[in-house]
Amino acid sequence: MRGYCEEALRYGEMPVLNGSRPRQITVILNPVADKRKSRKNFDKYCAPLLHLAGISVNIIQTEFEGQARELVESLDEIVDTIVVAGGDGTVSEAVTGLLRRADGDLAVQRKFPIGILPLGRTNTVATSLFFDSAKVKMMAKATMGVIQEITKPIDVIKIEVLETEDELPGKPVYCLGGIQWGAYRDAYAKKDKYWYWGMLRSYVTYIFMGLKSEESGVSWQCKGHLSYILPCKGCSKCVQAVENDKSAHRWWHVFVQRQVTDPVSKDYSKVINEHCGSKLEQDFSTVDMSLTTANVCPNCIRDGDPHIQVAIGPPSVSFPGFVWEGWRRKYGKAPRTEQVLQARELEIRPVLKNNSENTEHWISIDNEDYEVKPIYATLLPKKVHVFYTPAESSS
Ligand SMILES: Nc1ncnc2c1ncn2[C@@H]1O[C@H](COP(=O)(O)OP(=O)(O)OP(=O)(O)O)[C@@H](O)[C@H]1O
Ligand SMILES: CCCCCCCCCCCCC/C=C/[C@@H](O)[C@H](CO)NC(=O)CCCCC
Repeated sequence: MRGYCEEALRYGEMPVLNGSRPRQITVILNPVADKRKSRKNFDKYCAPLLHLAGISVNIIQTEFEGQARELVESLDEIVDTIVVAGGDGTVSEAVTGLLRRADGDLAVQRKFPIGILPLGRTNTVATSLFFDSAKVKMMAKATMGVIQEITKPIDVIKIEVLETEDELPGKPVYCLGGIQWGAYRDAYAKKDKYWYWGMLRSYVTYIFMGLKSEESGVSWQCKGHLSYILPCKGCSKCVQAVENDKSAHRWWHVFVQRQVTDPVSKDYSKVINEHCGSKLEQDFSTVDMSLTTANVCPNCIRDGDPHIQVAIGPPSVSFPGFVWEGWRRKYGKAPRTEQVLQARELEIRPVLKNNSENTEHWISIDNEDYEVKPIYATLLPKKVHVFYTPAESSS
């Protein structure tokens, strides 16, 4: 901690230019995150560094679920740096608020960065940005990222509910980590029910959930139809060079989503990819399924080829197999999958069994629960800028 304090102080001692005000940040803090320990941890490990760095901090504590999204969506003008202090749920809300804004794209174009302080119980994105085995060090590292103002762009998945007979499409939800559906997700989401098992709770959850029958609402069978568009490294079909000449923008460009690139970097007009934009389709039936961004999946980072990783698990699992795989995951092992696909856009139309109409089926988006619905997911590569600390600058 001492090293971080000294470094923060160096920033605080830098002269402020005549007339300019000290840097201001607004912290949106979820006081119930990490079983209500978030405020205490913020005051202990984050606030002192910000103060030493001479930053003026305005804290807004959220009072209900959804407020972080509302706050970011309704700010008159984004002047201060916004820092989200909480877990995955609060971060995903803030990003949804930012991208739902009428000027959301403007904020993104100006590379308006967001700070993420891992003060929740599940901090998937922050953990990949500031990984450290010690939680306290991760909080300090994340705070240093805000102080040093080093940013990097990360991917976002835009999730839209498809219009059906009984459902009108709502506003999109944006996600930074991923979506999970199936029996392992259900077990993870229900682990708190077994709190009286204390430390053993995450283990016994898989045993109890594994013993439950189909009617219990556990998604033993995630079935549906998947259509997806393959990713592309950039080719003559999907990349257009930025042209300074405004006349090059035709009215129909409004309807065509183009990847834009720096004209000098590469001439994509000569790159031919017949598969670019190809749509593939398949049915699926599995105990476990997920969509993941490159932000939390190091194997998904392939330069110039951004994609959503779609992982489909086995069609069924035995009771011991379920418990064993659940425990493997608890130890941080990668999930066992039957099929892994890469997509830049996809449509999922779940098929729910007739007799389960009265049973609710849930999925997780950035570890928050949502009801299963048909969706369209679009990858927005490098859409949001976040503060981070390069590995070598940590103390
Ligand atoms: N004052 C509040 N009261 C209740 N819920 C809130 C409040 N403020 C925020 N929330 C909600 O708390 C949920 C969990 O927050 P978050 O993911 O940040 O923390 P967490 O500790 O990682 O959560 P979890 O216990 O789900 O792992 C979010 O859905 C958020 O909207
Ligand atoms: C592995 C992949 C499996 C995928 C299968 C099914 C996925 C179903 C996802 C359903 C996602 C719904 C998200 C969108 C909701 C919004 O229209 C709506 C806006 O008004 N609601 C909210 O923002 C707030 C909602 C708050 C709820 C708590």
